[in-house]
Amino acid sequence: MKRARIIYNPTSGREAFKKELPAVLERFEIAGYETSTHATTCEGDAIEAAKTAVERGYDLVVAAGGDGTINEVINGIAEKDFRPRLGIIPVGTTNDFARALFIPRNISNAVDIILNDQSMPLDIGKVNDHYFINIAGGGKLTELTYEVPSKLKTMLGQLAYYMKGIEMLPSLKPTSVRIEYDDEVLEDDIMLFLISNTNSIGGFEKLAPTAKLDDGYFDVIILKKTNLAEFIRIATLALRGAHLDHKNVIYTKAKHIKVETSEKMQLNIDGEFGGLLPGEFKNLKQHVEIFVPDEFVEKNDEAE
Ligand SMILES: Nc1ncnc2c1ncn2[C@@H]1O[C@H](COP(=O)(O)OP(=O)(O)OP(=O)(O)O)[C@@H](O)[C@H]1O
Repeated sequence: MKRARIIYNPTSGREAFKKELPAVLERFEIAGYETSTHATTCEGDAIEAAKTAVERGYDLVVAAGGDGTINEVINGIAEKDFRPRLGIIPVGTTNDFARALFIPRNISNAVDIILNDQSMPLDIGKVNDHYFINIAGGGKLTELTYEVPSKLKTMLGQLAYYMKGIEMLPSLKPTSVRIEYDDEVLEDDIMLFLISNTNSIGGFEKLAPTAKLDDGYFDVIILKKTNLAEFIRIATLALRGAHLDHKNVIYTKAKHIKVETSEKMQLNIDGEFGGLLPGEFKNLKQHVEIFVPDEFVEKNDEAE
């Protein structure tokens, strides 16, 4: 019999998953899975729970929560030689990764996708000792992701970032960096850099429009030194994906990137503080097998 481990964050979103858990378990049982659950208790717990699930030989691990929970579960399984297939039930406040995979927020529909049994090996990123699913980056403005409270994000979406961004504008300063990306080197003053695995970032769906989840490449966006007026202009262009041709924006694809800075610069990993730079970023091509709906497969084929 196939065995599934469901790792869920009971505090995620509006605690909706707990109520539906019996119905979810029943559906897995009917589909022929022997199922067990783990409710996460604190930060980092989903990493340990996922590691244990791999050691116990589960065929399938399901992560139910927001991006934070999915990030932790992937950090738990990514190091292992045998990696179980991963199902995602997006019940968090931010579900950028699930959105990029076209996994619906409705719990029952997300379960349908897992039980439909269509999975694809997808890329994940590694920076220093951490794995990431959506994006890593540096520069003062990337701190927005943890400065904006989740409640505000839920209510206002993109607007919440703008409001907080305006507040932070006076403190935006360029940093001198050395960025090696594949065979190129950039030594310059920059405002921020983003290394993206998916194209769905904090509600900015067109930030990295050509990001593809199984090509082994990151989309790299570097914003060179700008004045405040230019900065606001580029942020406005980014709303409709028109920022990429701007003279101060470098947009490229790379598999392997090294970033060194002369001053202190924070590293942001999937919207959380990830220590200080330097950082070495590697794209782990098709490293985790994830259940996806037809819509994702179709859109991904079109993007070839
Ligand atoms: N029982 C718990 N109590 C408090 N925090 C927890 C618990 N379980 C997990 N966490 C932490 O909560 C973080 C956020 O969880 P998750 O992404 O699932 O939900 P979310 O609702 O999208 O949260 P947010 O958008 O506020 O980050 C996780 O990265 C994890 O570290």
